[in-house]
Amino acid sequence: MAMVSMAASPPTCVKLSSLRRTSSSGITRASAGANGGALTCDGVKLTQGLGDLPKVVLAAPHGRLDVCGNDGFIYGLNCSEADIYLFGACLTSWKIPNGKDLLFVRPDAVFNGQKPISGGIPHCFPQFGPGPMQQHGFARNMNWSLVDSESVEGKPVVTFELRDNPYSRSMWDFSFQALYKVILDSTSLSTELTVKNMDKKPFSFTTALHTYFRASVTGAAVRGLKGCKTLNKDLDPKNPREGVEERDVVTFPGFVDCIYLNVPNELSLENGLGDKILIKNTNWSDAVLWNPHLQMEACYKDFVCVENAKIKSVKLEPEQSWIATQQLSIA
Ligand SMILES: O=P(O)(O)OC[C@H]1O[C@@H](O)[C@H](O)[C@@H](O)[C@@H]1O
Repeated sequence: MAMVSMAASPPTCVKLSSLRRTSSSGITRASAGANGGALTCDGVKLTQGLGDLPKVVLAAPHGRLDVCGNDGFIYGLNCSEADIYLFGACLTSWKIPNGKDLLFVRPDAVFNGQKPISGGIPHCFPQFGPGPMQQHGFARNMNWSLVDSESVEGKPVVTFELRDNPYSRSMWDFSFQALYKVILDSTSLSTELTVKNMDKKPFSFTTALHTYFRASVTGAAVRGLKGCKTLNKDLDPKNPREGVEERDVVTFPGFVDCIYLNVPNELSLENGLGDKILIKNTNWSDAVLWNPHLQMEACYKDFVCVENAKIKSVKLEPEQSWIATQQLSIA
């Protein structure tokens, strides 16, 4: 297996043709904390991110790649790039071919492998909080393993896995497997989350992809929610008010914390920075809009959260799985 340097590299696209393709069966299992190991295959490299935490970088070509360095990288901006930390399987960056990062990481985010990374696309699992366990569950707080990496029609595809351990069982005493597949294309970022019940008894969970989009909050607008039932958490998160969304265009004029039930499979977000992002999903039946306004004075103007969610419990019998996909794409 080809090894890549762990040293920091400039923003690049991986030169796909120079790297050896890795078959699913021959892949090295890499997990957070593994030292020295680096995994590479088409458009995928394992490197060290902030706080020396293991991070997977994906690159997908966009059009002609024409400046190739001897080190196997394409220098230039003509590609899309995504970063995923093994800690929390948190996608922290999605750069589109013009170099803009459409995701946002809060300035107070810590990369110490102890606290969840505040930003990008954290997982809320097995609880979308509040609830009996820690806010938004433990999946964003645990090291996931990189279990598969391949190139499908030139697109890098990686899969992360989370299994129960004593830490998760101290909060939720079930055996489970979560698989999170991430697929990067030149103009889209897709994910597929599969949760499987590996236990002998049924379990139930709620979940969300808590996506932080970079935005100018005063210009941000979400379309597609008109007519949806709402549970507005702005006054009391534990006792949300029921209602119905009447607006064609939902904006963020102040503090926003609202659940939308049974949303359509496609929403759109104008981020106020000149980008329109389509948010398509299968099986993520619900959505959450959140902006903390003055509760986070330092950064609230720079992001909005539009989260695909599953608010009503999903119940899985032993051996049963639940699968949901999300595709973010540039309109
Ligand atoms: O855990 P984080 O990233 O700070 O996000 C917290 C917020 O997450 C949102 O999804 C919830 O709707 C809010 O009620 C909550 O305050």
